[in-house]
Amino acid sequence: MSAVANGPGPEVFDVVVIGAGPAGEVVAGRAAEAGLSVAVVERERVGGECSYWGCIPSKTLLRPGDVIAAARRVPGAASAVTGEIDTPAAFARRDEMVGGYSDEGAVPWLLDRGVTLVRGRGRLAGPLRVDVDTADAIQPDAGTPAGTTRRLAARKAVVLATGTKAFMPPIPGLADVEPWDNRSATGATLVPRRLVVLGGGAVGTELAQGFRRLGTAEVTIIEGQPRLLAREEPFAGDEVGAAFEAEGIAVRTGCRVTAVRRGDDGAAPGPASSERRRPPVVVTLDNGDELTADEILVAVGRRPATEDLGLETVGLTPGRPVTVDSSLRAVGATPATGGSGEADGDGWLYAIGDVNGRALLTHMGKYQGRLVADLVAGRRDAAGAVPVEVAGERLIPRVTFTDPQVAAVGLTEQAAREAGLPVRAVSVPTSGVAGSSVRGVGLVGTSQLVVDEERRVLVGATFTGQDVQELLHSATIAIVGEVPLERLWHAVPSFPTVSEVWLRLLETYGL
Ligand SMILES: Cc1cc2nc3c(=O)[nH]c(=O)nc-3n(C[C@H](O)[C@H](O)[C@H](O)COP(=O)(O)OP(=O)(O)OC[C@H]3O[C@@H](n4cnc5c(N)ncnc54)[C@H](O)[C@@H]3O)c2cc1C
Ligand SMILES: NC(=O)c1ccc[n+]([C@@H]2O[C@H](COP(=O)([O-])OP(=O)(O)OC[C@H]3O[C@@H](n4cnc5c(N)ncnc54)[C@H](O)[C@@H]3O)[C@@H](O)[C@H]2O)c1
Repeated sequence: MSAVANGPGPEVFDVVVIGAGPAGEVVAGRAAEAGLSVAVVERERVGGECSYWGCIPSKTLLRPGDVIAAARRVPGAASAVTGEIDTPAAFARRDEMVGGYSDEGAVPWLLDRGVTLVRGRGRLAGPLRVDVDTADAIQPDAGTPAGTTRRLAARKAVVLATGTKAFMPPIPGLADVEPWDNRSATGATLVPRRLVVLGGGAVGTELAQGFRRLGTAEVTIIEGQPRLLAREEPFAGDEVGAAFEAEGIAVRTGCRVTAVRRGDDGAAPGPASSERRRPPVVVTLDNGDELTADEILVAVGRRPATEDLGLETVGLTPGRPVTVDSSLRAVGATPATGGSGEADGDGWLYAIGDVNGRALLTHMGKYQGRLVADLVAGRRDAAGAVPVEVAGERLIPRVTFTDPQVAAVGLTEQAAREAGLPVRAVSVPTSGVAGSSVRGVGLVGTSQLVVDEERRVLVGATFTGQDVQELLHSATIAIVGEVPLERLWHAVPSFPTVSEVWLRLLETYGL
């Protein structure tokens, strides 16, 4: 399991992974469990974006508002909800959930599996080679002299798992106002009084509602597309937009920001608690309107962390996602001829997680990590065992944790039609079953199945509503398992659960 020291040469491992976010951690741990020697290179924190500035802090900050909103829908409980959210307690819980921004709690999982953690910036240095700049680490390795370059070599594979960074669009003045990105927003210690959110995708919608419910008085979302969550079923964005408007979040769709500046609007600086009393941000829209806020959160997508990764040393282009084939192997990488041994000449470089641009979701990165670990360990045959659409849009489950939530898997109706599939969509209100009524009053949402009429299997499903996240896996199983409708009909949902929407949907379809 341990690295072979080759005199003054590189430290040799079976597998070298760059990046210890969710994808990198999983591939490293699983490859080590299969008996391979593994090094993982990380320049920040083991756990990556998800653990410290993504999934975990955002969902933790959303939780207090969700619980209160759910209680307010229950006659008898609603009257017991008095007072305000205790924001210091919510932030303290966030801090606890991110381990105080330390990876002390995450590292043992790797070490227990015999993985060697190398702190520093990893760069490819030709096929099967990775150089690590140990000076470029937020916490240096104990025992490694500062500024040392550690040279690593892989016998079998190098796996890129370097993730993404928030994209900052080139809007005049935007960079000068020091806008929030996902890191500053999920790491906030105080609540701005007024917040503009640029981008109505997953990050923008979740955090807009999160801050509104934590006490931000004025929240405005600006989205370039005609609706929020534009890649989901149209009803999903419409329902989220309506719910937002109802709770005082202004939604401006189909519009663009043309300029941003910090200036004095004459208003008192935001009390709920502006962290630094910075002058307000003034945002100019393409129709000439101006919005004033204490902070602007930019949430318009991500860019792959491949600028400074040595991609050029293996024939690939820096700054772009690493294109992979269905076995998650980098397409076009220089073959590893004459390398240190067992690597398949063309198949030594893999890219998993956000960096390959296929599905920017933790669970999909981890799934890709499991697949690659198995391929490299010889547990799986690249040609046969990896589903052709691995990480392709046909199988991706996703949940946007707004209220109402949007939980979807597979294709939207429109995407299925564009793919040439003969589909029919059926939908029912999520609140139309007893399981929903017992959860409270005034619940909203829609459940929809997209059925391939020729094969009589599902190719897509979307559920919107309160707490629909746990409904999603049933649809994922039906789609991945290609369960025929006639068989699905015999999967009887318990009473009174929200899963009874399955029964209503199949009845509506005609079964
Ligand atoms: C606000 C927010 C909320 C989100 N919520 C969810 C959610 O609820 N559910 C969900 O599934 N997804 C969510 N995501 C997406 C999720 O965070 C990402 O899909 C996931 O983190 C990607 O994992 P990864 O391992 O590919 O990359 P990352 O998590 O980005 O990790 C990459 C790691 O590589 C390291 N690294 C980069 N370059 C180098 C280098 N050259 N050398 C050494 N180390 C390097 C980085 O320091 C980092 O630790 C959210 C994202 C955001 C921004
Ligand atoms: N719950 C979750 O699973 C979750 C939560 C947050 C993020 N994520 C992941 O992180 C990824 C990144 O999230 P994101 O929200 O940053 O990106 P996104 O691609 O999901 O949404 C970005 C939005 O910004 C809009 N936009 C782009 N440029 C714009 C401009 N100049 N003006 C106005 N609007 C503009 C786009 O139309 C889009 O709707 C997502 O794709 C998702 O996979 C997942």
